Amino acid sequence: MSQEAFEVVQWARSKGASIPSQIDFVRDESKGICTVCKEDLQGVKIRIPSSIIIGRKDARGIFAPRYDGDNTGLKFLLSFWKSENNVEFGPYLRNLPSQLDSALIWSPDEWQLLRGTNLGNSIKEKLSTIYSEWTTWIKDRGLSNDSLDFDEFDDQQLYQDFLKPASRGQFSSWSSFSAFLWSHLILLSRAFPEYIIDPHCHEGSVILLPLLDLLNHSAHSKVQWYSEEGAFCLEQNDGITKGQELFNNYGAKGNEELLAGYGFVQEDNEFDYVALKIKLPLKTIENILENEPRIKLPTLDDYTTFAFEKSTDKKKDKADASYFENGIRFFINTQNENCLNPLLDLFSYLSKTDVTENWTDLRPRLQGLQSLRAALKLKQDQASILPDELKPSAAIHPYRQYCAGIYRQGQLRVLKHAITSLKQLEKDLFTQHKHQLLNLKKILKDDARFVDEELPNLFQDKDQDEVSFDDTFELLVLWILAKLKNDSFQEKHEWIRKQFKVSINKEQTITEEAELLYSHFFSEQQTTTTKITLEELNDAYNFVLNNSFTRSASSSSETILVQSA
Ligand SMILES: C[S@@+](CC[C@H](N)C(=O)[O-])C[C@H]1O[C@@H](n2cnc3c(N)ncnc32)[C@H](O)[C@@H]1O
Repeated sequence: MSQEAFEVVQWARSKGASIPSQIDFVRDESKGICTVCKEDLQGVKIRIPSSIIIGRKDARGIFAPRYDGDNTGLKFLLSFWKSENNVEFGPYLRNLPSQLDSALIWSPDEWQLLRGTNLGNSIKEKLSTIYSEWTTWIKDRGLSNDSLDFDEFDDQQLYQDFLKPASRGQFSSWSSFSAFLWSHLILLSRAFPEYIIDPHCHEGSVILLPLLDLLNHSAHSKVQWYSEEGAFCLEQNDGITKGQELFNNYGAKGNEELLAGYGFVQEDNEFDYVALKIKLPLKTIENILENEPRIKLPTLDDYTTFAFEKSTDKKKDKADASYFENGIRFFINTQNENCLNPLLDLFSYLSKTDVTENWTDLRPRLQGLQSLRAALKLKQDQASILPDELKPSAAIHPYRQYCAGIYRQGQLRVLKHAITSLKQLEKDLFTQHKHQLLNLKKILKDDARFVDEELPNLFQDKDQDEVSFDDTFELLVLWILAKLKNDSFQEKHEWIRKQFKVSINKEQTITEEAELLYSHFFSEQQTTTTKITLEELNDAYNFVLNNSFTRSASSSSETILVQSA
């Protein structure tokens, strides 16, 4: 048995904890302590009596919780006990890891390994939240009132003064920020939900379970947690063979959560997800909440499985737009084929041109799909920029470098999967609705008159070599103009004429873009027979804009007209 574990195991047993004697505790370079079976075992049960469970019952006086699910006092209590060498829980406290690897306390050089990823972009925000939890608590108790604003620290100072000491559990005062950060990370990586032993407690309330918290995580371990006369029990009924590790199961966690909270990753993690945060004006959110019940705006609790991350903020109701004022968070993964649907619904809604259009119509659906794909592509590009100038150095821990690499790979895998799914969905929609879609390629193939006569005629006063078209959007505008001017829509394109007629019934203000296009093509036009007015071009321009979507590929984009239902 590993020397460090020996003391805590002996102590826990002496207090009534039970764990099969065939289980050994060994030290692993990267995982820390591991529980390994010395013999084949069936029906493993570990029982932790209430006397050694650390939780609200111990957090009295200034450490007492102020509201349901408040764990802040417990964090301070933990660092207080550690600094005073608490006798009662000494063996437990001494056995806590001497080095934490959560990405929150990596060095600035190591943070570079996460550049361009969601985790890399959110670390400072996460630390800032913990910092304000700390300042609020100590100021409320008059322990200090001179703490600095978090934004005043530069990364090096933050690391040297707080993160490095916190990662090693070394601090001079129990009430310092490094002490608090250490406790926070200990709870984050080792705590269990209290509701298992007290169903009436708040679901965000947590406890520490000496001995049981020596079990590492496997997402495939089938374990049961339950309460037995106040004790916390874990049972694993799958059977474990000699030499195998006995695992707990921390829940369906992706590498982002594992790396930020626990400081490790799992290769090919099936629970990997990528978070997309969409920030919208409050008015838009209000409209969705009031008028679009089919558009689901998820809340964090819809995704969170573990008590420690459950929101304890009961002030905000999710039916209230302000709940989403800092952004709506969507999580996408490779496991749930439907995870893109709520996102696509929202992007379709945002692609609606006016009140007469419904977000479920084909055009906004296709435009929404393009915008969502572009947003995912941008994330993919950002996460693909590898920090190549970072050479292995003393400032970069090889294990952390490995973790960052696996995490990044997982993020890219999820994004690639989502982009491929959207491409497939687009392909299906194209096949299903091919008679409602018209692109320039089809027009040029079928409408020889436009190519040979009508288009050149629009520019008969110009040197033909000088006329050039920037994109398919412009050409579609010119096609509409030519067809209307010459009254020459082919039978198969009759729907365009009809749709156009409906569209010009609405009031049209001259847009800046239409004006620019007009001056580019027609301002010097002299011939009266083909003269195009700014109003005509504006109508055609707005028609194409409101009745098409633009499909973007890596180097080009294509505008496609859509027949409304
Ligand atoms: C609840 S503790 C488990 C006991 C821990 N090994 C120890 O030495 O105290 C959680 C920590 O164990 C490590 N850990 C747990 N599961 C792991 C895994 N599957 N791979 C690598 N490290 C793991 C991480 O450092 C994590 O923060």
